Amino acid sequence: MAKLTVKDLNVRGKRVLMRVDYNVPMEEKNGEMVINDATRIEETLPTLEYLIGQGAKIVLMAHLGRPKGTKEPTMSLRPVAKKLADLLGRPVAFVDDCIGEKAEKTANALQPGDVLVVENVRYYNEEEANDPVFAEKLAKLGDVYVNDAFGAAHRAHASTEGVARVITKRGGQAAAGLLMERELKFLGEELEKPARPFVVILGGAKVSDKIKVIDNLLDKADTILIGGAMTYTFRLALGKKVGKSLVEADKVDVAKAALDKAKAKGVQFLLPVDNTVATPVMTDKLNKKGKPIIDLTNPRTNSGLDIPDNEEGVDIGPETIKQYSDVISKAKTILWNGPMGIFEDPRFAEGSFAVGRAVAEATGKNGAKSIIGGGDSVKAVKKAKLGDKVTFMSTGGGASLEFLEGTVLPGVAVLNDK
Ligand SMILES: Nc1ncnc2c1ncn2[C@@H]1O[C@H](COP(=O)(O)OP(=O)(O)O)[C@@H](O)[C@H]1O
Ligand SMILES: O=C(OP(=O)(O)O)[C@H](O)COP(=O)(O)O
Repeated sequence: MAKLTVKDLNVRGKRVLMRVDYNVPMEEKNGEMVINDATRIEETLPTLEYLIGQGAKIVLMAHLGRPKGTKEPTMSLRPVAKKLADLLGRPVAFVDDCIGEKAEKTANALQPGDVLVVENVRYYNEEEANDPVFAEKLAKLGDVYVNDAFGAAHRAHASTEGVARVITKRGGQAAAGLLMERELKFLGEELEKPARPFVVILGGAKVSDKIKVIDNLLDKADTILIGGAMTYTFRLALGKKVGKSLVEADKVDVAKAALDKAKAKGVQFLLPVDNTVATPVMTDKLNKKGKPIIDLTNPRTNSGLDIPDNEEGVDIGPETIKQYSDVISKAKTILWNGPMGIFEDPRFAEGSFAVGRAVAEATGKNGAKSIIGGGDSVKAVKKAKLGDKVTFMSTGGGASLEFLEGTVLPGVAVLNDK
């Protein structure tokens, strides 16, 4: 059922309490927290500009990191509010608490078009516990509720779920923001009745993380292209040798079941025909957790399906790139989730970058659409500078995965139906 959106609301002069996902990557530089990637803030600007234009009084709440109920200063939203002011080109007020008298007074004093950011909701344990009393306190900041935090919509927390219940119970409305609406359109509606051929590219580390997505998409896709470390659990299931590749030996049955389902459904299910492999060598350097760092040495292309005992599969190979690019070039709907190899290492990024280029080239050809599930595939697309050549990139990692599994996200379910 379609959800109410901000455009369905009359917000003039009202306090709009809006949940956003401003959980942005930050790092400390000269004693100051600096934002490394402001995409999640930028993506909420259309909703904010719309609300400002409508004369709403906007109160933004968000989490940053996982402070677990402590007031961890490195996880303050103050620098985020500052960045938002720069991006909006107008002042943004900030209150160092998300509940209580100061926050309420500031919210009540807002004028139409004003924007206020309140402090990290996860400074309170009650947020993640979805505590009803805490939700009541948050609800004092708004007349209507808007959720534009797709990236946090898989969490049933007080600011994503509980507060919407309180506001709707007292007769206020709860609606999706414009970013949330776009996420639900591209990851939901567009994939429900996709233009065909519908090609799904799945990679990343683990079969166990993606199996529900695979299962759900086997009911919808024409072709599924597999890459990443997942490949090797499938290869094990087919009786091949995987050397030192990352595998989940206890998921071989699950992989076999997916292969069987693909056959039964007539879905073309392709595994890489070649790989980049490298030899792992233990070094005497230690990582942050005090464990020895493993160097990957002597990268080469392995053309067979068996990987020698002392080597590890780290990327898809050139033949696979050709084959996958050809399939992608004929697609009308493309969904990509998970990198094809260890793309963080430039030696093993080519598979992900080449697939990214193929997706970018296919986009727009005969109206073809490309949708990139959040997380590392978005990072790979951005790293390859292809971000503006795909149709849609999700802002949610865990949330997009759960949504693609077919799970109803609590932060969406609670919103009013149209
Ligand atoms: N062949 C491989 N061996 C080990 N790790 C891999 C391999 N291919 C991809 N990865 C790793 O998988 C990680 C991403 O996996 P995942 O979190 O499942 O993806 P996403 O965030 O897109 O859902 C990346 O850090 C990448 O280095
Ligand atoms: O960054 C987020 O998750 P993601 O990295 O899976 O996209 C969201 O803000 C949710 O954060 P959480 O996983 O701490 O609940």
